[in-house]
Amino acid sequence: MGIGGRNGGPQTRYNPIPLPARRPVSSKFEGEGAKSILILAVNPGSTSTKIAAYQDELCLWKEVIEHSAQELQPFARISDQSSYRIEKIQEVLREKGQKLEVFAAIVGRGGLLKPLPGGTYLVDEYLAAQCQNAPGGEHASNLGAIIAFHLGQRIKAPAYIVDPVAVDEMEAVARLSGLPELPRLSQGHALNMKAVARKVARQLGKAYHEVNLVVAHLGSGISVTPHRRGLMIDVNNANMEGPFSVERCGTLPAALLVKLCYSGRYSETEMLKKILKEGGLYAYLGTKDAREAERRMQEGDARAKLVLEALAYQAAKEIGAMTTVLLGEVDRIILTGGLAHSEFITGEICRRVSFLAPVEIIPGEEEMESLVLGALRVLRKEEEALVYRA
Ligand SMILES: Nc1ncnc2c1ncn2[C@@H]1O[C@H](COP(=O)(O)OP(=O)(O)OP(=O)(O)O)[C@@H](O)[C@H]1O
Ligand SMILES: CCCC(=O)O
Repeated sequence: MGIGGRNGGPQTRYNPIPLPARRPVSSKFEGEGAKSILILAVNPGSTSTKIAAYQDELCLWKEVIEHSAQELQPFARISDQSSYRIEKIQEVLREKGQKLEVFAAIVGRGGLLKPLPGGTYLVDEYLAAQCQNAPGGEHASNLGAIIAFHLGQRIKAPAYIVDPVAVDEMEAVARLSGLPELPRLSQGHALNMKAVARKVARQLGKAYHEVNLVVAHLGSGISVTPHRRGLMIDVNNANMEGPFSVERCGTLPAALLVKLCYSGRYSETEMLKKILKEGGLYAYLGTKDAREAERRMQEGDARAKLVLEALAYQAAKEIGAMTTVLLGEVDRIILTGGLAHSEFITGEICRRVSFLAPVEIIPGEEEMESLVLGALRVLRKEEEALVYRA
């Protein structure tokens, strides 16, 4: 089966690209004293690939390449989409007259690797192959390393990923769930949360490792993390626990969930879809768009109001819980992600948590910039690139 081109162009079948033989990666960055660094950032999401060109911290351009369900349908696994998405990226570069060779580095969003500390990782052949095999599960972010690696190899520039979804800096005590077979797993929006944490630390005139923060990323999924002196020492797994979001269930009553799984009404795949894609706001209101839910609330829809209140209530409760992890020593609580645009939701959360610490609201996410800043820290030798080995 073929797939449509971005502009309705010729139908082409894309196959997973074989990994090339290991080649030494030479950076075009000339080291200290070099004036400016061009970086290409690649952020693959489930239905889009965001790309951006940066000159140092300055964004030169950003593009969102949308992928329709029909285009993605031929790929059995998400990691099989890499050569298709690379072709789409190249189309955009061609349209812009932007040569790949000018970039000193390619940086991609990092995905569900084995648990690993936060930081900027060099994408070598091993890491790219690991993402191809999706050891921690299929997730569009796994494509970030694969795409960055292949683009980097083409131009002999280094490829990096920064603070991937699998960042795990949890303390031992946070790992116990109550059942030894089911340890708690650290999966969340590490890239954006660490970026806003660094930003707020800077505003306070301190380094990230000098402050204690509770960061709540309120997006399609919700992650709430206590950051103790630069480490995310706990997190509600954004796919499995914590507050419900616009599409995910978060924590569910365990025994009732078991009963539903064995009711014969749903297959395993259907249950997973139900809790990850069709839960939360969507399950109650039939929309994943919080703006739509707010519009209904303003028109007098009591159910929409209750569900939005409950979402904020659960997020606030999780923030409260994470302040106990920091023994109440919290410099700032930070609300970020798409839902932090909502004055109703942030207002409801602030009402419940502002007695704990001052609250900063940083709506949306700055993932592209965060990727680039992570690569720049390494290229400027402020940080060493980490090497991933499972
Ligand atoms: N101005 C706004 N007011 C209220 N809600 C908003 C606003 N802008 C975006 N949202 C809501 O934010 C939610 C999506 O958040 P976001 O864009 O952070 O998610 P995502 O990037 O798809 O996923 P994730 O952040 O989990 O990676 C949607 O429900 C959307 O309606
Ligand atoms: C698993 C958390 C990251 C995401 O939802 O994108």
